[in-house]
Amino acid sequence: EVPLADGEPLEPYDRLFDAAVNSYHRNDWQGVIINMERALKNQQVLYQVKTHCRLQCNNQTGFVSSASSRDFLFDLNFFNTVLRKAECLRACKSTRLGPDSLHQVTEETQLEFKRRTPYNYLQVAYFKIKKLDKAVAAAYTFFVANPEHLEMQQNLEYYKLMAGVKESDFTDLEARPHMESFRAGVRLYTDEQFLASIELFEKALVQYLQADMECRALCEGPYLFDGYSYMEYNADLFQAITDHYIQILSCRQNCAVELASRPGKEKPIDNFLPAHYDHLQFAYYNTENYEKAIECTKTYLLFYPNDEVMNQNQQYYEAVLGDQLARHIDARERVQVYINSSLLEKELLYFANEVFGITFIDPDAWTPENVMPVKLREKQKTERETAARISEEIGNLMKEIEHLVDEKTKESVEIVKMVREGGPVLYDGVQVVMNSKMMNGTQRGLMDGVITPNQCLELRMLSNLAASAGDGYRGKPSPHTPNERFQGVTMLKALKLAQDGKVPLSSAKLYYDVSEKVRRILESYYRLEKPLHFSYTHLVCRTAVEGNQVERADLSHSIHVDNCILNSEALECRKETPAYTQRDYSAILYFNNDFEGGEFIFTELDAKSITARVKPDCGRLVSFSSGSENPHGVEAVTKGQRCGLAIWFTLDPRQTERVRKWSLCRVW
Ligand SMILES: O=C(O)CCC(=O)C(=O)O
Ligand SMILES: [Fe+3]
Repeated sequence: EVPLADGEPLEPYDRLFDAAVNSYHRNDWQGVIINMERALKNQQVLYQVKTHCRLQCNNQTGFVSSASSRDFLFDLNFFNTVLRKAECLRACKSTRLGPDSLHQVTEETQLEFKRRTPYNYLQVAYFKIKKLDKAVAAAYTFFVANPEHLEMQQNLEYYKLMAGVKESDFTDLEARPHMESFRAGVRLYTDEQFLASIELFEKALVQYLQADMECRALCEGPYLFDGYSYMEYNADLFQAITDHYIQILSCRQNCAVELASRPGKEKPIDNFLPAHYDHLQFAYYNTENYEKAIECTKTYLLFYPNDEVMNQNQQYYEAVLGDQLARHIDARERVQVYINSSLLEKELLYFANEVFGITFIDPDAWTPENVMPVKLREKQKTERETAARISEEIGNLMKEIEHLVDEKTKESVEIVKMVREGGPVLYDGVQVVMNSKMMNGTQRGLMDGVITPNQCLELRMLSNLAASAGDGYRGKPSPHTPNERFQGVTMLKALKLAQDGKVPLSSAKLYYDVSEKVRRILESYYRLEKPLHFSYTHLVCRTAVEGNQVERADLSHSIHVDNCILNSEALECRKETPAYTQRDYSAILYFNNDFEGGEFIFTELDAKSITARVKPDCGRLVSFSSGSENPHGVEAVTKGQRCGLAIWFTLDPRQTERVRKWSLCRVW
């Protein structure tokens, strides 16, 4: 029978004992008897309750040490292994390290190493003894983790100019192999050197998994008493094991963050491990290795089973390879094992969170929803909503402030811009035809040879195919003039149409790649210090309707400014909604010249005085800053079809075109 299953709380027997002794000194014999007998009883009840409860927990959890079931001696077996591991660990410590206390390093020292401070000293020392190559490597290694360190930046600039210093001296001596391989892989991948990138990504994966194992092994350190004082800590065996083990699990989970982090960068790379397979599937596809491509999509889908794009990619690759062959291809087993064990850890951590209130923040985005307990899920949802609201409010505030600052700095920026334009165009075959001065303005550029005639044809075809799939033959009526029809294809639409098989995947990819090329050219030509981000990308054809074009007085696209609302009467331009105020640079790349009219014109703020003209032609790129310094428009297209690619860029990464964020490497 269970003693004291419910009912009043048990009175501690030490108090009863004291009361009995007090009674004794007062010669209160009744009091002695009552209290002392209750003390004896309660002491026994306490013993019974404790043992009963513990035995019950043993039975309930199969953690039994009685010889009655199949789980015979489970705990002894378990602790047998634990003890052996402890012995082994002790042995591996003592061989080289000596006593444990010898290596207890303070947090400050650890931090100095994390900040790579030793290299700061080395840099100076090597410089003094004129070992330049080593000085440069030390300086560089330090700078990678301390990018805001101006002095080191200057040192590096200075080293660059010095005779005898080689490019290869600028190496990061603390670079982590998996990260180096991954980054080198991405670099090649971006340059479309897929075969070479595959080798690096595969190498990165091996290195990643090795680093992950090492990181996890290092988690098994001493228990960290943070939050409460160890003087008051009096957990029993199982609570103590739990507390310590949960700490270790949480450290192991953090390895995903640890491995995705880069020195000197605040945020780890998003989705780091899955991204390897994402890049790989596309690289394999590009090298026509469909088996491997499928293997990698399947592996990626282990993380995100419902990812639409990846599922479509897989179906596509399977169709190309043929079902017979595709059927036998599995996801990578090592990754399945990784995911399974990580999920088990997460479940334990969430359990500990619910029951013991030990905080756990899941570092992975791929965890399936049902792993998190419902209550916690709801709590986090409301917290996220609150956070989103707050950040929106802050965002609005920041925008207002930025706007004020913008206005103030505009003029000085303008002057800087003037001086800066004219950087290299990066690609063979691209020539600068006119600069700002030749086009009587600021921040204007005209280039030829940006794409080839074949690419012009393919993109024009894409535009027409997409239009007939959506807006009907030759597009919708133009929003700018009744005399033309207008068809526009956004990046997103092109990708969707490609996925639905309505336009060739290769054309959509060309669209994507060409836009990226333009982005890089602009970034370099205008010598921008901050990267350009896509704000909006639009393939546009304007087609003259048949007949009545002779006496046209209207424009194909009236004079406007891309990031503010032009009031040509008042000679002012208001940078406020509904203008696309985030736009900083505009570019239009033309595909053809077999039409009449349709010249691009720059004007003054009055929208009348033309300052420069551009006649569209295949591969010709006109670009300019999107502000009031560059009012522009398009003259009437009186015959035929005029096609091009219009791209607007922003310097504000938060305003990046949505499709770019997810299509970067897993669309095709
Ligand atoms: O098509 C062109 O040449 C210019 C178009 C333009 O300025 C715009 O869409 O904002
Ligand atoms: Fe425009």
